[in-house]
Amino acid sequence: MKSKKLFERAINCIPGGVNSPVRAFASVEADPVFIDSAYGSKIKDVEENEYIDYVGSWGPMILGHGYPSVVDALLRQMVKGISYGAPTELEVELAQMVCERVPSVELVRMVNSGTEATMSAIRVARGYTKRDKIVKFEGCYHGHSDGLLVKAGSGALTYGVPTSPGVPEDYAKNTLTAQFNDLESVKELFVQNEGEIACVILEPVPGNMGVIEPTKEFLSGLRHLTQSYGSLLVFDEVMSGFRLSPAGFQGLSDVMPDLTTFGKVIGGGLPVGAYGGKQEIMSLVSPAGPVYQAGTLSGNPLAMVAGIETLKATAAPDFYSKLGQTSSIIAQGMSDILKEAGVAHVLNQLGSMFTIFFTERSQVTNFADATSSDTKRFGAYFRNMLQNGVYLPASQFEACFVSGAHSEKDVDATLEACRKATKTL
Ligand SMILES: Cc1ncc(COP(=O)(O)O)c(C=O)c1O
Ligand SMILES: N[C@H](C=O)CCC(=O)O
Repeated sequence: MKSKKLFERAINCIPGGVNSPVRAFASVEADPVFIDSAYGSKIKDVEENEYIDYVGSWGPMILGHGYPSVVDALLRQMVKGISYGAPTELEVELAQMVCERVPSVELVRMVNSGTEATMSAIRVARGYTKRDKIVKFEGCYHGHSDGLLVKAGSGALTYGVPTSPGVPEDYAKNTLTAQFNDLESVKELFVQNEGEIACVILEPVPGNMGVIEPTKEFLSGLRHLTQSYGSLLVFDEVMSGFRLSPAGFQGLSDVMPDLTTFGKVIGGGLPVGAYGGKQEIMSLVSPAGPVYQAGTLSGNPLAMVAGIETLKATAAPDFYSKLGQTSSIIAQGMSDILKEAGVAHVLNQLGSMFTIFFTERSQVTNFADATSSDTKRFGAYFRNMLQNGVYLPASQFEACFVSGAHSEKDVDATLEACRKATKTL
C-alpha cells in the first residue's frame, strides 16, 4: 500500500513517477516497489518486504549494498569535504588504478555518468578522425545523448521507442546502425560511407537487450575493419567494466579498443563515469588538446573514494572466479527448473551478468533473437519472482547482476522462488 501511495504521489510530480524509465514496472504490468534500504544482497521496500536483489542498482553494486570499506571511506571523506571543484589525490589514485588494470587505457578522464562517458568518447573520436558518422548496433544502449538514442536498447527498447523523438533528424543521420554479431552489416556501412566513419561503438557484451555474447570473429573483424578504414573502435564497458574481470571485458579478450567508456562499478554506487584510451588520442582532450569536455562535479571526492574502495575490494584473490561460480549456480539452476517444466527459454550468462530469454529460439545471439522473446511470459515470471522475494530487472531486455554478497542461502531461496514462479507460467 505504501508503495502504491508513493507511486500515486510520484506520478503527480515526476514524469511517469520515476527518475529513469527502467524503474517503472509498466512493461511487466505492475507498479514499482519503492525502496527504503538495502544491505548486502538484500533490498527492502517501504513496507519492510525484503527481496534478494539481482538489479544491484543496474550494475554498480558488485560488492553488495553497504559494503563496510566503501561506507567507512565515504563517511571519512564526507567530513573532509563533499566537493571541491579542484584536483585531488583521490582522482589520481582512481585514474592510476584504471590505467594499471585496463591495458588499452593510458589516459582516463572522470565524468559523472555513463551517458557523459560515451558522449565524450564519441566527441574525441570525431575530433581525432575529423569525421562525423558513427556506427552503433541495434539494441545496444550507450546512455541518452542525442546521437546515441538511435535504435537503442534498455528502457528505450522496453517501452518501444528505440529512436527517441526530440533527436534532430540532422543529428540522427550521422548515426548508422548495424546488427550485433553480423560483420557483413558493418562492412556494408564502411563501403557505403568510406572516409566518413569516425568510430564504431559497441557494448562488447550487450546487456541492454538482455545479455548477448559476442563471437570472437565478430570482435576481431571489427578491429580489422576499423583499422583498415581509419576509424576508432570504442568499447562501451559502462556495464561490463570491472564486472567481468579486473580489466572488464578486455581482460577476457585479445581485441583491444582505441577508446573505452566506464560507469557503474567504477563509482561503487555513486554517480561516476569515465572514458579513456591511448595517449595519442586522449591527449586531444581539453586542456591538453582542443576537444572540450568539462564537469563541475567531475572527479567528485565522494565518488572517487567509493570507486577506489570498490576496485580495491574486487582485487581480492578469487573475487571474480567466486562471483562467476555463484552466478552460474543461480542462472543454470533457474534454467534447469524452467527446462524441467517445459518452459521454452534461452539462458545467456557471462560471469555475473545473465538473462533468461523466454523465447522458442535455440539461441540468442542478436537483436532479432532477443526480441523474439515472449515479454508477457517474462512479465508473469517477474511478478511471481517478486512475490516470492526476488527482485529482478523489470524488463526482458536487461541483465541480472550477481554481487559478492549473494550467499548460498540466497542461491537456495532464489531457486525455490523460481520453482514456485515457474509453476504459474
Ligand atoms: C552499456 C551502457 N552504456 C551507457 C550507459 C549509460 O549510463 P548512465 O545511465 O550512467 O548514464 C549504460 C546504462 O545506463 C549502459 O549500460
Ligand atoms: N539498462 C540501463 C543501464 O544499464 C539501466 C539504467 C537506467 O537507465 O536507469
